Amino acid sequence: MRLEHVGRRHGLRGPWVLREVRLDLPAGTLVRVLGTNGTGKSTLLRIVAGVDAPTEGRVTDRPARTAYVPERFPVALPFTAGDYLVHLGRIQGLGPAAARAGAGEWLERFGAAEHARTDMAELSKGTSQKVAVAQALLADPDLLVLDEAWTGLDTGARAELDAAVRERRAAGATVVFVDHDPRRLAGEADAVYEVASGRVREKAPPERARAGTPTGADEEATPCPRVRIAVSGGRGPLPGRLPGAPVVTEPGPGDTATVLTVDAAHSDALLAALLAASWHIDHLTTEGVRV
Ligand SMILES: Nc1ncnc2c1ncn2[C@@H]1O[C@H](COP(=O)(O)OP(=O)(O)OP(=O)(O)O)[C@@H](O)[C@H]1O
Repeated sequence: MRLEHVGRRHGLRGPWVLREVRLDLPAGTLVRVLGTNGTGKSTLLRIVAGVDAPTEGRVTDRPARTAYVPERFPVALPFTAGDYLVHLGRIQGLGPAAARAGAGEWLERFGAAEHARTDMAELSKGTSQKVAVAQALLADPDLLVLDEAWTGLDTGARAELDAAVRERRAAGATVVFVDHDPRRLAGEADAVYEVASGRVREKAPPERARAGTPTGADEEATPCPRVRIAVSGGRGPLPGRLPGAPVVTEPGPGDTATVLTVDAAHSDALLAALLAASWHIDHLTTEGVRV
């Protein structure tokens, strides 16, 4: 999808929050949005997700299956957590059985299964955030927009959301996120954008800087080590879009393993995507050292 000349202001004469935003958001990419408080990150994410419309410019080719976790989630809803998720799953096009299964699975993954029958209004802040995140993952979205979605989650649920993000990207979805913690998915973003003074500018992500893309006259580029991952036994073909765009070497005569070679900065994300797709990791080699 793409944002073309997008601008947003509130009210007829309000100050412009964003102006002349041009953004390419290709399928199968993880995109981080940075910026100091009040610069317009949430405004940008709402427009990307389609819950807010630009004042000027246009958004094209937004995937039909889009999910969004807002910075503030409405908690005082007249449902139990489980019923709310089933309801949201149905709205997102799932049948009743799939919606119930998805609700149960995601509550389980985030460690909140015991709250399926708790009223939303009675959930703790952290559990309510787990429901907010679960509703976005229920229907395998092709565009996932996360506005500080990790805030309030416990350590296990944060790791689970990291894994879910990698799975969605490996499945070909676009994931756009804001998070105040610079270590969140560090080194895994395919693109990093900064919102400042009403404009959105691309910053070179650290992994690209390590791989040698110039980011500034005084920055010294060091080559990124390559990791070779030998895999076998997947239940189907390799996923179409894999983190880090690895070089894939099919097994030769007498071999059973397919070998994927990728920059070390992408190896964790690639391993997670391969495991999520039920591939077996035979061995892993970094610059001649077998692990
Ligand atoms: N509904 C609204 N009406 C008027 N002004 C608004 C509205 N929503 C946002 N703004 C203003 O737009 C600007 C950008 O807000 P936004 O929430 O997008 O920033 P942000 O970068 O996400 O901030 P934070 O990091 O604090 O979450 C702010 O000046 C804010 O006051």
